[in-house]
Amino acid sequence: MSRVPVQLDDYNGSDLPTGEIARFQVLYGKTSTRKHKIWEGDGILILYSDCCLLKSDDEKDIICRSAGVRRIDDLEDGRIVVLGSWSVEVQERLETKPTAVVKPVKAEHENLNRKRPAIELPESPRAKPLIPVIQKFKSPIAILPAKKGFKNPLLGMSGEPEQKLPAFCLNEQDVLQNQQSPICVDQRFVKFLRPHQKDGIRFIFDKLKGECGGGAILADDMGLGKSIQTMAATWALMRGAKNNINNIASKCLIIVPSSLVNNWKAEFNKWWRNMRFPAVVLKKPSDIDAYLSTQKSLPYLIISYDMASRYIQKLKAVRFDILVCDEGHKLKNKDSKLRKGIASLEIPRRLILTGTPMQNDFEELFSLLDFIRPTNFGTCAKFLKLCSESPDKLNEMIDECMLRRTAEVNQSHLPEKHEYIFFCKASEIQQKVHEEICDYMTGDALSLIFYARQLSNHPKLMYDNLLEKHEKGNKKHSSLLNHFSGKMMPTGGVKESGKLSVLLEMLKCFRLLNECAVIVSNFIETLDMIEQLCSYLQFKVYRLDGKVAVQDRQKLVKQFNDVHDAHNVFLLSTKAGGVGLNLIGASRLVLFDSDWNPANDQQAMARIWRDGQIRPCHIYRLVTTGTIEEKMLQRQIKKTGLGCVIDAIEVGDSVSTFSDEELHDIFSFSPDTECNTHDLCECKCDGTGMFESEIVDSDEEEEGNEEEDDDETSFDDEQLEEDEDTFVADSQVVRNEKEKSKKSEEIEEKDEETRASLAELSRWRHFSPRHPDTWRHLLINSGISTQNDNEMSFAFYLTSQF
Ligand SMILES: Nc1ncnc2c1ncn2[C@@H]1O[C@H](COP(=O)(O)OP(=O)(O)OP(=O)(O)O)[C@@H](O)[C@H]1O
Repeated sequence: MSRVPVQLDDYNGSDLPTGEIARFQVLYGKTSTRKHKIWEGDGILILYSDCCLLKSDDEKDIICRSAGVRRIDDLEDGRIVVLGSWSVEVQERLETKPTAVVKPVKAEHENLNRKRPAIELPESPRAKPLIPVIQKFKSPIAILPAKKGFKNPLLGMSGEPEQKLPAFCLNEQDVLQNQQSPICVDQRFVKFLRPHQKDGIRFIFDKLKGECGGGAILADDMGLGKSIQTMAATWALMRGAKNNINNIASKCLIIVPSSLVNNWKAEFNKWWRNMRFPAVVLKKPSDIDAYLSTQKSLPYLIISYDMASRYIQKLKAVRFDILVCDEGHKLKNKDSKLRKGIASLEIPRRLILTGTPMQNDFEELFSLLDFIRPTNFGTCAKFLKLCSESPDKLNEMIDECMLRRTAEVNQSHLPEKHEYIFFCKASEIQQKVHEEICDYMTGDALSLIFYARQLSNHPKLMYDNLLEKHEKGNKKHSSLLNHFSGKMMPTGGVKESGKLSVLLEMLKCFRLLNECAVIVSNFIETLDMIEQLCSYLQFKVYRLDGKVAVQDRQKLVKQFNDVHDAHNVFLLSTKAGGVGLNLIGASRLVLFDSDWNPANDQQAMARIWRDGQIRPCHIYRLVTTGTIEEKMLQRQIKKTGLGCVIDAIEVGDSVSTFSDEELHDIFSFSPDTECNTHDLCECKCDGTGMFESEIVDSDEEEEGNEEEDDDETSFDDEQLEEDEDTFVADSQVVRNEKEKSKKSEEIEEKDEETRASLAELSRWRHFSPRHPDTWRHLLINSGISTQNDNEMSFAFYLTSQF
């Protein structure tokens, strides 16, 4: 923004005021009647005994001179003062500067010149004025009352009471101190920063401060405040002198998914409050040219990945010093055009922000590491070799440039989180058709998987889809339509889907509890179906899926968050709405179906349990018992332990690479189980809700039995050996026996593997309706205290409380 010209109309150079009494950091702008003022810049308001001056931030320009202020205590933070044709808003009081000729001031003002923190501005507007009335001026200064709630726009944001600024403080800086050299971080952040955020800022700063550049990945869990850490660290880097580093950076390019452009804008607004906005947000191609012609103006440029990759050549014309890529896992494919394009920007300091640094394999991780430090990691082949041969070395290298903290570090600042996995009984149609699909199994596994998932949500979804394909001439799976006839013809009723029946009860209960809910699904048709259900229940539906224009998304989210009304429900598509959204207006979230990629589910589930949330959060994952959905859940647990942890990744795990055996497993249907996942982990709790450590006695009993079993086995082995000696002649029999025993060993090994890979579930409590007392207790705790709970067969429960 261009600097406002000096206005000296009524100012006589020979008449420079002296005897500075107080000075304030302010925002200034032309006086107007607009409700939401647009400030033009930062300034300094200096009070003298007989007048006041409004100067530019660097004090080089005098913007206006006006009458003095009647009472200095009127100039509290947030106050708006009208100085003729200019208005200012007081930000904070600064230390006064001695002037060459200091007029004597009356004894009662003397304390104004003392060093901080001598003065606490009186709280009460009726307190005795510190400054006598200053007269003699033609245009009296009008002091407007502070806008309601304006003084402290950040109050409540951190969930902490506002910390009062010291009466005198340096406007710009505060210091983050640890054993190493301190880092000066702008005060607008410092007072709000959580301990993990201070560490994060130190990490980014240290990794990027090198003269020749540097790279880092901030891989914190969702909601830990990656944006505030980025803003604070990059701002500190750009204020080099104050941090004892050479002027290494003055321009920072922030590339974000288009759905998050407005989020970033809102974050800058939030932390810069009404100060001069430090970023340019490019939303359309013509903005790029406008930016290029005024590129000296502001330090930050925010642009979507889409625009960045389209206009990469233009961006190359700007000399950026820092590159930030939000949701940087978008760059995981090293050969993608997007990654290649952005990597070709010659920006020496690179920061990737992502909650999910590795979603599938080490090649993806390499792509990110190689992006931030192009010369450090050698070739991909070398890196993959390192991964398999020297995991310790690999960890060392990763630790050096990547920082990852889980949501637990912020737990003390957030309300409780309760997570549930509810296993919902398949309806009769769901059961029948699922069995048929398992028998049907053709080479086209992908579309069958799709149908099986739809069936788990509601049989009508599958039927409609098949029918539509059939009518359009695609008759590949038309024979499946035969299974839908007579009693098995879905009508779309709620009872035809176990999960939908459970959801119906949930929604009713949430409304009674006066809490808003978010419902998430992977499928548009499923969201349509849920939308119908919600409308039937007379909910007002907010819906964010791929069809909602990017520029409208933030507005939608804001509307939902601002109006807390339990008659509102937010429907979210996992893919379109997963990242970056803040849906803290809701405290209940239902994940109606799971994604193959646990990272997507985690992203979606993190929307409500995040900074700013004030209510305890309940997150429910619905799974249709015994179906493909349980298999998907099991794969997720094996892959990441239900959290996106980097060290438990399986290489090459994607839908398209399933082996025949895996496919067979995925399509196997367990109609008689109350929870196939619980069966597999062989937990001894029996669904009572007790941890294994709490059922020691029965455990020991079991162990006793196991010993007996072991004895039997060893007897069998001995017997076998004996047989072998005795009947050498019948070698074929012996060989068969050996093979059999080898096979059973292999199966045991495999079972052991499965058990181990599901170990994560031992952190959760397991409940079965076979134990009515604990079951009712669980349901009441989860907020679903309905009589009609026989749609569920099992539940897992995890809380952040203990
Ligand atoms: N210390 C803090 N005090 C108050 N609010 C905070 C603080 N840290 C972060 N927030 C707020 O919490 C919200 C979540 O932060 P942010 O979006 O940066 O998280 P994130 O780690 O990027 O999550 P995601 O990966 O989901 O986008 C933001 O609105 C942010 O302003």
